[in-house]
Amino acid sequence: MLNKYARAFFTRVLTPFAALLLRLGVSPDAVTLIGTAGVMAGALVFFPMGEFFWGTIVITIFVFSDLVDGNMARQAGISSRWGAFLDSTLDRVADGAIFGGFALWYAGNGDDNVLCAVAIFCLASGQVVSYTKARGESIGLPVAVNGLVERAERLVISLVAAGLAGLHKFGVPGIDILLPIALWIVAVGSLVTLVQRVVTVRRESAEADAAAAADRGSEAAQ
Ligand SMILES: CCCCCCCC/C=C\CCCCCCCC(=O)OC[C@H](COP(=O)(O)O[C@@H]1[C@H](O)[C@H](OP(=O)(O)O)[C@@H](O)[C@H](O)[C@H]1O)OC(=O)CCCCCCC/C=C\CCCCCCCC
Ligand SMILES: Nc1ccn([C@@H]2O[C@H](COP(=O)(O)O)[C@@H](O)[C@H]2O)c(=O)n1
Ligand SMILES: [Mg+2]
Ligand SMILES: [Mg+2]
Repeated sequence: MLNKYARAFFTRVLTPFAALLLRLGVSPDAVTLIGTAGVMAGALVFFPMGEFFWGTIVITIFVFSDLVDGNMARQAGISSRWGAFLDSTLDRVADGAIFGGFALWYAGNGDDNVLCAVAIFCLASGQVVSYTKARGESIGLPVAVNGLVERAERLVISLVAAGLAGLHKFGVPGIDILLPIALWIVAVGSLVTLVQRVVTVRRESAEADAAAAADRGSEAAQ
């Protein structure tokens, strides 16, 4: 949903910045790599220490590189298969660091085995949600469904909650409950999305196999 409705807005806002980077000689691949490194640093340095506010600020600065790199590639007319592969692969790395950072906090000083497990579930289910689309498309199916909770939703829900929960350390009472709530929402939403995508791939593959069988039948009859 965010991918559909917010992308156009962020494309307009980020286009001048993407053009500036191109004029400075920065490549889209460099932005992809530096953005991922920044997200990983923010998540794996700050989150395991329970510094959710500063972690979220660092991640937010770098996560928008994922919208800038493609924008740069399109402006410069250099969109490539390699770029698409690098972008999607490093998305998985960044997501692993974010939910891994939450899991490390709850496994350590956050001291909550259930929330540690929920964070690990968010990590794993998010990766599988993305994999269903990539694998479905690789076997020639359209996978014409995005589902309830795509990557943008996973990031916005968990990062807004983490940033606000981090204000607990500045004396805002009770606000730290937002992070567990967000993790549960992302976990349930990812499960629903996974089911939506698997059902779609099941239907599309049955239709494609039936169409292929009909083609073979009509060829044999000729
Ligand atoms: C009082 C202080 C409180 C502090 C609060 C701090 C709040 C900061 C909070 C959050 C900011 C979160 C921003 C998250 C932005 C996410 C942007 C992004 O990277 O989205 C990526 C997404 C997908 O891009 P791709 O096409 O490259 O990726 C594809 C995708 O990964 C597919 O995965 P799947 O969906 O299938 O699981 C893969 O299949 C595919 O391979 C892959 O290519 O891009 C978008 O979706 C575009 C839309 C982005 C919408 C961003 C909305 C941001 C909304 C709010 C920001 C609020 C900022 C507030 C700052 C306040 C600071 C104080
Ligand atoms: N280093 C890169 C990164 C991306 N691309 C191209 O952009 C597409 C992704 O666009 P986003 O707005 O989601 O970043 C990707 O499929 C590639 O075509 C690139 O070429 N090089
Ligand atoms: Mg990108
Ligand atoms: Mg991306």
